[in-house]
Amino acid sequence: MASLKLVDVTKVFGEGTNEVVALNRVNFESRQGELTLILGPSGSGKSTLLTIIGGLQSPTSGEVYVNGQLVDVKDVKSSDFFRLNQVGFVLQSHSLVPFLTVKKQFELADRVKKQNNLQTEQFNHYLQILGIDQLLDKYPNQLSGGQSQRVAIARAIYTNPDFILADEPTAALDSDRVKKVGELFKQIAASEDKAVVIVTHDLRLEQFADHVYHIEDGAITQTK
Ligand SMILES: Nc1ncnc2c1ncn2[C@@H]1O[C@H](COP(=O)(O)OP(=O)(O)OP(=O)(O)O)[C@@H](O)[C@H]1O
Repeated sequence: MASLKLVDVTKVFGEGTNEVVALNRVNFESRQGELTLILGPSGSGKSTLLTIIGGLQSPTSGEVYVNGQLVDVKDVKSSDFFRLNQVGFVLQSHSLVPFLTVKKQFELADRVKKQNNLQTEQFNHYLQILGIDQLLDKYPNQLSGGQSQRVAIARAIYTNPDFILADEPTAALDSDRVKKVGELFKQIAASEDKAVVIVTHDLRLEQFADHVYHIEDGAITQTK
């Protein structure tokens, strides 16, 4: 069963007078089939937490477990495998390739990860829910902020990962679209058996979450 667990994770940037404790003894868990929300203001440590969960950076101290196995930060090969095959990221920057159309963004994903990506019919269904099925021939600079955000969400879903990690996925969206995206993440967690983790300051997403954590000054508390 897919699960992610952080035990007493601390992340410190800089040293001496420049030292910033971005995460302070964080304990956190996310399980398959569940949508977990981490709410917090700007600078509270949300992105740092998400990138540690996803293996993009390592903690200063503490332990990260994926599917019950302790992650060895020095084991670069298995970290790479985990990121490529098991994690779908929706990053704040949307990270779309500027010279590729929307359709080609997914074809690129096919070239990087060749197996187990979504079948056309199932994926088209998600494109419709996200309202981007008419945008496949557009380039990223022809999309609004909200449209590129939804393409980034679709790309994360497309590779059919066990874990979907999203950083502020609804920042540029109006309330109707937030509802659709919130329901979609919830549905994907429950019916596709993914562990979905969203970090955000968007309280509109709270109603869709199975579990809610609050983070402030790097300290986390679970409220649901
Ligand atoms: N690479 C870094 N070097 C130094 N300080 C950093 C680094 N990354 C993050 N920080 C600091 O750690 C703290 C937490 O930052 P983080 O980006 O995780 O917060 P956040 O909640 O995601 O904020 P936002 O919502 O504005 O993106 C902040 O004080 C930030 O300045």
